[in-house]
Amino acid sequence: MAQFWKPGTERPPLLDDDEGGILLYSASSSSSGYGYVSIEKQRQRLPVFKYRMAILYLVETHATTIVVGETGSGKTTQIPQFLKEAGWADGGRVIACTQPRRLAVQAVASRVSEEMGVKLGEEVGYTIRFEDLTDRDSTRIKFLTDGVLLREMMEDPLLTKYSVIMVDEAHERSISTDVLLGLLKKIQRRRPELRLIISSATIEAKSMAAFFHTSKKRRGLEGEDCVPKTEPAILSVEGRGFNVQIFYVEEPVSDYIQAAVSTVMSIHDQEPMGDILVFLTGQDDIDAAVRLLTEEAQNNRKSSSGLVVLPLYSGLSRADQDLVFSPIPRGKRKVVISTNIAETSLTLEGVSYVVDSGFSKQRFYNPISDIENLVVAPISKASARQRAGRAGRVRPGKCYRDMRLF
Ligand SMILES: Nc1ncnc2c1ncn2[C@@H]1O[C@H](COP(=O)(O)OP(=O)(O)OP(=O)(O)O)[C@@H](O)[C@H]1O
Repeated sequence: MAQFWKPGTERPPLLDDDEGGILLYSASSSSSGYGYVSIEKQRQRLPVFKYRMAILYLVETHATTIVVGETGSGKTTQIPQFLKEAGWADGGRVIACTQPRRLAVQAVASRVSEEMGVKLGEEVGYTIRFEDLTDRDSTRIKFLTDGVLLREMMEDPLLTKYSVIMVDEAHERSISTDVLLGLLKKIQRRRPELRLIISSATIEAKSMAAFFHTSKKRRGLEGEDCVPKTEPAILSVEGRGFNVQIFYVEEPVSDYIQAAVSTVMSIHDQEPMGDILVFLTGQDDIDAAVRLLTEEAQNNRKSSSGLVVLPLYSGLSRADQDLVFSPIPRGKRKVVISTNIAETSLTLEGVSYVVDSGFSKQRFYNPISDIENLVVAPISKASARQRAGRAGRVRPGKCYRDMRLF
């Protein structure tokens, strides 16, 4: 039961209600542990916060640190801030954090600038293809795609302005990420003071560590100031405690677009308010699903409560992509139908439900024809975990997988 705060008395904690409004609750009614809290408190609640000193120690003493942080642990948004607070950006140096996708770069940079209370483009900035929101003199934490960092190497092969480079979501193993990792390993030989952080929720930490462990002697002696250990350190961080219940279909589905649309409609009919994020494979699928959903919503009994259906893929304009982050009228339910660009590093605050088709478009190289194709193929378990994680970022959620248990 909601309470009302009487001015002059101690302000009770705030809690989001199911419909997206804010209710005032007594402390004892807040069992879930989520709700409105200051950004500083939110930061402290992230699992990675208690590893702050360990991370800083490992980065200080090891050339490469591998952080296996489960989804929602806070690695992307917090580690660059820890490094900045510890002085890794002093003296005009810059901390870089790469992401495989442009949308993630923009979203994470914007969140970190908000957490630090600074204007995006000044102390915290980002660079993606065709867009550079950094300031040469003041940017200390820079988010960028791995492709952009590779391009920077053409001008500055040793990436001299960076003190720490964090390669995030390294499990995705895109060609850019792989080439970047290989070149960073070479740069480390020439710049022993450079620190690398390789992070991911699902990386094979041991094989990554073996790759970066070099027995060749670096300039200077290990253990001396500025000459870190060459053996990579590995740190595991548990995920955020918001529970995501997973549901599977009993029989295989023959049409994953239709199945996703039906799942969205039954969530809309039966589940409490909360936005829905649907993963399909590409623009064609997404446009078809938007059409089907709009038609279904018009014929549905509960259409009065309304669905706001929004597509999300990399070919959309920036303004259309930004719509997925915008609030919608109270009482409506947002349905974002996305490719895997929403799979990692993205927080869509209202999302409580994820519908996973189990497919994505993947690049396959055919060595016989020497042609690279985009093929619709089943996703990996790592991707499925990342997708489900989008439902539990700020509150408990549910993930409906339109596939059999694997
Ligand atoms: N834009 C945002 N709005 C609200 N909360 C956010 C936002 N961005 C991040 N958070 C909060 O911070 C948490 C940690 O986000 P972060 O991206 O650092 O995690 P992560 O460990 O890198 O996860 P992932 O591997 O899934 O990207 C999220 O679970 C969410 O609770």
